[in-house]
Amino acid sequence: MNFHILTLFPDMVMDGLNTSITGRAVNNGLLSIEAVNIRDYAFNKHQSVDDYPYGGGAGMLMQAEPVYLAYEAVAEKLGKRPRVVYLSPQGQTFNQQMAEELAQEEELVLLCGHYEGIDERVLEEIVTDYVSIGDYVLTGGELPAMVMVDAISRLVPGVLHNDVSAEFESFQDNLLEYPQYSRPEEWHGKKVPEVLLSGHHANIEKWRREQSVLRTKERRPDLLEKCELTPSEKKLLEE
Ligand SMILES: Nc1nonc1C(=O)NCC1CCCCC1
Repeated sequence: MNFHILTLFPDMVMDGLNTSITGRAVNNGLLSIEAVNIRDYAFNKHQSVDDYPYGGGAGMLMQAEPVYLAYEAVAEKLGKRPRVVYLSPQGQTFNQQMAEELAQEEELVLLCGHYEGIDERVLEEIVTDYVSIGDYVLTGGELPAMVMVDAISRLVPGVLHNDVSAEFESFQDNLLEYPQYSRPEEWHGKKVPEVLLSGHHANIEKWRREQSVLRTKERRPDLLEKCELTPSEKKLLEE
């Protein structure tokens, strides 16, 4: 999995991703992450990348040409026109399913906008996917790009110690993850649920699944509608 992040702030992106899990995965050769500075492709006197929007309006817009040339440089290197995700509030809301789907790609370009956006004409030419990380407006696409790289990278085999990626995860079959506990057995007068100390794996799995169903009902009832619940789980919700 190779990420190519087109951005005006390469340091922000690389510093954020060169740590912890993604940093280790890059060192292990499981991933590669490169930031391409769009400003390096602004061949005008002041290397400017933005201009006033036609039709007026507040703020500035990123111009098409530097974005296009940065994209072309990556496409040239790859020898193909790669999949390009543009991070924007006007995109489809990112979720685990999209992360799973994007994790199948070998190459992924993430285009980070800034100011008030990017000239529509270059978006039309190069963007394959418009993706939002949520219904709120940020100052740029860099943080959303880092969120996506994190969520996708952890799905690449070998990035996490394997059993975790196979284990139950939030949003798998649309249920939230069950509560988890570690030592000590009692903390602030609160004891770890007995079943988790029993060593009875079938009972532990049953308890965890029930907790996931109850937690999903409580915190994300919208997800519950999409779940395949057993008759006993439906009964549990009625209690
Ligand atoms: N929300 C979001 N999800 O993905 N991106 C988001 C965002 O708020 N991005 C900022 C804007 C700022 C102007 C240029 C284009 C990106």
